[in-house]
Amino acid sequence: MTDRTPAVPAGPAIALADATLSYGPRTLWSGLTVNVRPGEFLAVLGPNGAGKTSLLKVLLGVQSLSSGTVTVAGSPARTGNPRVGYIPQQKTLEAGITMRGRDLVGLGVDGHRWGPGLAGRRRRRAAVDAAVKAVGAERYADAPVGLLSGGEQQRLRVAQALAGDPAVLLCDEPLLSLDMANQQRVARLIDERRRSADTAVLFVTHEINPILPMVDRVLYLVDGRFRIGTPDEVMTSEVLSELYRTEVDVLRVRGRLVVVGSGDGIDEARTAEVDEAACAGHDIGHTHDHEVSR
Ligand SMILES: Nc1ncnc2c1ncn2[C@@H]1O[C@H](COP(=O)(O)OP(=O)(O)OP(=O)(O)O)[C@@H](O)[C@H]1O
Repeated sequence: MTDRTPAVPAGPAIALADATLSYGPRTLWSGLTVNVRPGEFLAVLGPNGAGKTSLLKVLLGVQSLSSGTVTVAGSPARTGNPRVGYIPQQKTLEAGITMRGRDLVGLGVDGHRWGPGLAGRRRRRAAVDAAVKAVGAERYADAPVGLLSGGEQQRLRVAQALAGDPAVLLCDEPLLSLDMANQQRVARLIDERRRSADTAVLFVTHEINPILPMVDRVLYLVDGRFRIGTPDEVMTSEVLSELYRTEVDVLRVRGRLVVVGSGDGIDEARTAEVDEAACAGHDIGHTHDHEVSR
């Protein structure tokens, strides 16, 4: 017996049908139909301003679609849905904030789920402890969050999002400001969660390489156009050249994807970086190596 709400919704975890989002005369995307399965890991990629964060806002219920429909965890997108976890884009918390890390994580726990009284409070505390431990934040969980580094704060945000045992996890560049080791740790944690609890993950990122082994499908948005499919289907020179409407090469270097543009908006530095790495025979680094400058 368990008093937890099952995390797995019937049907798709996220369903967008013929969805359009416009701000005034500007349409960010239209005709977007996407079903994300429980347990699926969908990466959302695209250049600045393509509408990735806006898509998350729609799923969080803070932004309405201009047309079409959206359901999340089995019901129309709405704010405050306890079955939806959210890791926001990194913003450093102010030094004056005295709330402890553990209390920040506790905000992600649905108090009613654990029952009333002392036993309920104990179960709730155990859930917070487990979430803190999962992200390796025990050492600083009792410190005021305002005094923690950006990376430490981000790990606590991940713990907060997972503590609620969400059916759908929405992530807005959650690996920003984490070092390589912690990028891997957080990515693995999210991956384990979706495998063990069938949590659907929608992961907005500019860097696909840290999550490439985990990604089931990619939604690539560029200037109103989009493609969805497996990384092998979408991350090709042909597809990205079509999306960016300029010549783009997708290279695979030691299992990593490197995207370079040519023609207008050449990413000269990155091309040089790749050539240099190929000549020198060393790894080309990890940051922003799938992005295309336009
Ligand atoms: N409420 C709003 N009203 C009008 N325009 C908006 C609004 N919110 C966002 N925009 C515009 O819509 C575009 C898409 O913004 P969005 O934040 O979704 O992009 P993004 O793909 O997440 O970009 P980035 O990679 O830079 O985070 C931007 O040009 C932004 O200025």
